[in-house]
Amino acid sequence: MDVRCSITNKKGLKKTILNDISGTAKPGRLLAIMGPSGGGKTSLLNALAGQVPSTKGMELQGNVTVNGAPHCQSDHKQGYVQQEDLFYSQLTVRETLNMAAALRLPKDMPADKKEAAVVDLIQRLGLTQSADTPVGDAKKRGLSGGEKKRLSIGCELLGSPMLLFLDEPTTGLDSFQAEKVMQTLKNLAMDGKTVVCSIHQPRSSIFSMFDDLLLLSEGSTIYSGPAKGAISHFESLGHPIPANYNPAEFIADLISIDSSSSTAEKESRERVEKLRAAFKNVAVSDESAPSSVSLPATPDSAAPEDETPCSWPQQANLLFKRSWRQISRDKATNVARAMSNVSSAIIFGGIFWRMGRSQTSIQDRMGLMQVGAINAAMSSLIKTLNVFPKERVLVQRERAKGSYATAPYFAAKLAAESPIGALFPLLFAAIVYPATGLHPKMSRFAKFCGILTLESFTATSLGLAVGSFAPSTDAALAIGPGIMVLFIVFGGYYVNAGNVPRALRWIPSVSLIKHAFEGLCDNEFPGLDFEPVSADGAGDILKGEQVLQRLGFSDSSVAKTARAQARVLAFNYWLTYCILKAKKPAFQRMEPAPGRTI
Ligand SMILES: Nc1ncnc2c1ncn2[C@@H]1O[C@H](COP(=O)(O)OP(=O)(O)OP(=O)(O)O)[C@@H](O)[C@H]1O
Repeated sequence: MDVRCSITNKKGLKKTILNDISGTAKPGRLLAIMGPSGGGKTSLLNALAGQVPSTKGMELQGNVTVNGAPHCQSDHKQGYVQQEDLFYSQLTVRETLNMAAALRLPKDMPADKKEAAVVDLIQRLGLTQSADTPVGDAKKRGLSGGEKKRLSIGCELLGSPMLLFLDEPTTGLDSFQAEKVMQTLKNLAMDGKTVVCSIHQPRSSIFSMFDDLLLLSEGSTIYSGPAKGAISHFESLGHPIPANYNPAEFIADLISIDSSSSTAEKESRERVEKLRAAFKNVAVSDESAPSSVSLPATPDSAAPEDETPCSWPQQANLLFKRSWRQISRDKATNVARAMSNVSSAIIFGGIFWRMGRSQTSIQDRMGLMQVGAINAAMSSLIKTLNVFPKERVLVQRERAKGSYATAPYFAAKLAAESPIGALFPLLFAAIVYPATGLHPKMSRFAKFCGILTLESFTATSLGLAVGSFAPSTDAALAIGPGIMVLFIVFGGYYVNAGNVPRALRWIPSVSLIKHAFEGLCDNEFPGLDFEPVSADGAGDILKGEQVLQRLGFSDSSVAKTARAQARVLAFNYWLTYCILKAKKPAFQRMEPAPGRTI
C-alpha cells in the first residue's frame, strides 16, 4: 500500500494525516500498528478497512490490494472491531452471538449448526464461564472490559473474515485482560487469519506476540517489518535499547514528540524526522514471512460461501425478540419509569384531590389536563432521548455489515416496545383519575387512558426522530426538550387556539401537547354542570361546553384530536425511518495512487 490522507479545513490549511504509509499484512501473522496518540493509527486502520468516515475537505489516496487485487474489487471477507464495544446490554454473551449468527450466517444453514458454531466460538474466545452473563451497562454490571472486547471479536468472527482489523483492542483494559485479548488475536493469527491491530504501549509479553510491526509518528512510517527486527533497526541508527527495558516503551519514547518544552520538542522532532528518513533508505526483510501479500487460500471451515441476509420477516422476528428482551429485562429502567409515573400521579392526585364542581375547579381541571399531558409526554421523550442515540450507532454499525434492513428493524422495535411503553401512562391515569374526581364515567376514564397512551407514543416518536439525527445523546437531550417547550407554549392552555398568530398556526397543529390537552378537555367537560357562585349564576360558567367554547375547542372532539395526534405520530415514525435509512455511514472513496501495495 501507499496510503495518503489529508484534510483541508475551512481556512484552506492542509493537514497531513497519513503520509505515504506503506507496509504488508500477511496470513498467519499478527501485525501491530504502534505509535503515539494522534500518530494516525485509527486513520490507517479505517483506510485499510475501507471505513474512513466521509469528511468535507478530505483527500484519501492509495493502493490497497488484497492478494494482488485492488481492495475494493477483492471478494475477501473482513471484520473490523472498532474501539468502542456496543451491545444490547440485557442480552447474554450466548444470545448476542446467537443473534449475530442468525443474522450473518447463511439462512439455509441448519439452526443446530449455527448453535454449534456459537458454542465453538465461545470456547475459542475463553468466554465459557460468562456465556450466560448479560453484557451489562452503567446501571447493571455485566461483562468485564476484556470479555466485552472478546465478544466484539466473536461477533466479527461470525462473518468468517480472513482479514481482521482491530482498533486499540486493549485500550481501557487492565494488563491481565489486555493479555487475554491479545492472546485471542495471536491464536486467530496462528489459525491462519491475517490480523492487523493498532495498540498504544503494550507490556513486553504482549509485544513479544507481534509478528510484524508498523510504527507511525505524525502520520509517517518510522518502521515497517518484522517486530523482532525493530530493535536492531533502531540500534543500527544509533538508538540502542537500554538493558531490561520494555521494547514497546523504548519505541514509544523514541518516536514520540516531547512537547514539554520548546527545546525538547525541537530535539524530538529532529530525531523522529531522522528516523523517518532513515527508514525510507533501509529495507527490512523477514525471511520467515512470505514476501507476497496474501490471505489464506483456504476459507474458514465455517465460512459461508453463499452468505445472504435472512428475509425481512425472519429479520423482523429476530430483531423483535432482541428488542423485547432488551426492554422487558431492563428492570432498572422500567422500575424507575414506573416510580416516576406513580410519584407524579400521587403528587398531582394530592394537589388536585377531589376537585368538586365549584367555579374554581374549572381552572384546576384545565391545569390538571395540561400537567397530565406534559408529564406523559416528557417522561416518554426523555427516556427515548437517553437510549436511542446510542442504539442508533449500534444499528448503523450492524447495517453497514449488511446484517439487516431498516424497515424490519424499525417495525420490530416499535412492536416490541409498545406494550411496555403503554403501561406507564396507564399507571399514571389509574391513580390520578379517581384521586382527582374527574368525570365519573367508565367510558370517559377509558378515553382518558387512551389519549395519554397515544400522546406518550407520539412523544416517543418525537424522541426517535430527534435521536435519529442528533449527533449524540447530549445533543438529543438538548434538542428534544427545546422542541417540547414550544409544543407546551402552544399546547392550548397558555395561548388560546383562536389567538395564535396566523404565521405560527402550524405549531399547535403539530403540537402533541395541544392534541392531548384538547382531547382531555373534550373528554372531561361535556356534560359537566358547575355550581354558580351567586344565586342567579350571572357571569359564571355553568356548563362544561362553555369551558370548551372559551378555550376555542367548540368544534373539537376526542376522535378529531386522536386523529390529529395519530397523524403527528405517523409523521414522526416516517421521519425517523427516512433519517435512519439515509444515515447509512458514508465512507471516503480511496483514489488510486502510484506506489507499493499492502
Ligand atoms: N476527520 C478529521 N478531521 C481533522 N483531523 C483529523 C480527522 N481524522 C483524523 N484527524 C487527525 O489526524 C491525526 C491522526 O488521528 P488518528 O485518530 O488516526 O490517531 P491515532 O494514532 O489513532 O490516535 P489515538 O491513539 O489517540 O487514537 C490526529 O491529529 C487527528 O486529529
